[in-house]
Amino acid sequence: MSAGAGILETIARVRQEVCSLHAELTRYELVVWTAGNVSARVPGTDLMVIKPSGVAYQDLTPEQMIVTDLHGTPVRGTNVGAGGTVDWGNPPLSPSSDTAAHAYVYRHMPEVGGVVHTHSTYATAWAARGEAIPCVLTMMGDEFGGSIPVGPFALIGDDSIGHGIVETLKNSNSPAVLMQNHGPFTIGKDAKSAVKAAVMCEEVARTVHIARQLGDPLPIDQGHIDSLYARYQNVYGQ
Ligand SMILES: O=C(CO)[C@@H](O)[C@H](O)COP(=O)(O)O
Repeated sequence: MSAGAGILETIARVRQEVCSLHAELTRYELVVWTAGNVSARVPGTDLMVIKPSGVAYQDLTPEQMIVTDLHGTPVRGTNVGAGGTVDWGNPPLSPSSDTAAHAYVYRHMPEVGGVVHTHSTYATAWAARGEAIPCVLTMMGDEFGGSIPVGPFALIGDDSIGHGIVETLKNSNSPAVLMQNHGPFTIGKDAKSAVKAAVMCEEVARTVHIARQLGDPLPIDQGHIDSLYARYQNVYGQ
């Protein structure tokens, strides 16, 4: 198989994956209309795949997923040396409004393989108040290793959001940040993990909100949070 065929197959696979993960955002009711976005790094390259801007979720197809470089500029091919140029094509669509933000995260967090943004109701309500979600559930210790932090207010369209995500998460176990007045952004080793973090973020935002209505949620000792996180990240599951 030529180097060109390898990258074409990889990009086709990532496009398929990113497209189908968008259906998880609607399945878990984390977005309405065209809000939100999912992206994935293309393994072994300096490329990422992200959804087009403002296209209805039910109309998204793998072929519409846009390949960009890690500055968010759409690119439709690469030179593979002796194998010549390979062209995977790109649709005549603008990439997501948050492309520069996702690209910034991939540039500055090499361990990240997927980024997700939603406007899920409860998490976004915490973001609107600019309040971190305290770690008062074992599920939070497991997935987030502590509280879910708030990132700064940032305008949409350039890499300001990405800068806020990276600065907030670089000293945190949490794969989720609540960007102030905006909503959650999540990261993961791959796009599926970032979607999982978005689902879990909404779930704990809702539960802790309800707990607050009933009284004062009980904090969990940091040592216990650390134990929960270590077990879930390293031992849990098959
Ligand atoms: O909040 C924002 C912009 O940050 C997004 O969630 C938009 O609502 C969806 O934008 P596209 O990905 O469709 O451009």
